[in-house]
Amino acid sequence: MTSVAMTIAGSDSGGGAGIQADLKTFQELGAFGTSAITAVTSQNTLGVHDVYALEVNNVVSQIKAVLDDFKVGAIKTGMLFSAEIIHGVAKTLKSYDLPMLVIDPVMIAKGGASLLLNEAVHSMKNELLPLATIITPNIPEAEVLTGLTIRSDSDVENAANRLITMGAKAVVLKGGHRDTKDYAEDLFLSAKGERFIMRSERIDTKDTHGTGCTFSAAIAARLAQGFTASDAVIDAKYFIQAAIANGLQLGTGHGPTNHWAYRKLSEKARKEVMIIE
Ligand SMILES: Nc1ncnc2c1ncn2[C@@H]1O[C@H](COP(=O)(O)OP(=O)(O)OP(=O)(O)O)[C@@H](O)[C@H]1O
Ligand SMILES: Cc1ncc(CO)c(N)n1
Repeated sequence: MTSVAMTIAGSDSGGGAGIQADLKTFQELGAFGTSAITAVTSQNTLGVHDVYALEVNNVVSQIKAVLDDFKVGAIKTGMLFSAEIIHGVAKTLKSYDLPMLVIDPVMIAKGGASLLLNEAVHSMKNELLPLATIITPNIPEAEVLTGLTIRSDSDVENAANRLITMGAKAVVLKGGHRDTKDYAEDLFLSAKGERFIMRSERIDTKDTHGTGCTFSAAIAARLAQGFTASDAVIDAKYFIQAAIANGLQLGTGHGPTNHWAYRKLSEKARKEVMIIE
């Protein structure tokens, strides 16, 4: 049976992040991709030039159209933009037998543009976060959600624990934004007490546009296919490692990653990632 995954996110005209990155990732991992678009961004590797948010009713009707017809195994959320959209998404998802949910709490694009209004953080924390099978914040997002400052390894542990206390069943706290020069490492922690670190060599590249979107989409694809949460995040780390290490040098700013690298290079990526229990 073909597994179905869904993304609820914004469109990136540049194709490296958002809905476009999610659908490419689903496809590469063999999950059938469906979507609900929350906002249309005019975007390229240099930045976000315009944001047009859709009406909440339209976002909700896209979600319903998919969930009323398909057996969706896992959903990921990306750019949700406003408190109204978050409220509509959370309320709609709760009215279904909830599939597994990966929340990528997208806030700010690499060039600095806001993809989540400040007033929407409250709704993200209180309405959506408690529905998460896995939440995947980067460091600045985890700081906003927890109110903690994250510098040291123990800050990372504390913030991940706080996110579990706030209601997420599991957390991957991504280390892409930390000042670790030689490696990029992500902490996985679950409410059941599973804990490990995924460490890879830090790749010296400016082409990291959409890394978070791609990573969370890979987790959703694997959850839809029946992987456990920990196996799903590890495979997603291999996927993003292959995608960053084999960049495409497209555009003149922060270019996209290579979504099809994993197809041929998954064994190589496995060797480049250390799982530290
Ligand atoms: N230079 C790098 N080398 C290796 N891995 C990286 C690098 N940058 C990010 N990663 C990995 O990519 C994944 C995404 O992390 P990151 O913290 O960049 O997400 P993000 O900021 O949400 O991304 P974006 O906002 O661009 O979508 C993580 O697994 C992280 O460790
Ligand atoms: C639409 C969209 N979603 C997420 C991100 C974060 O990478 C982005 N730049 N654009």
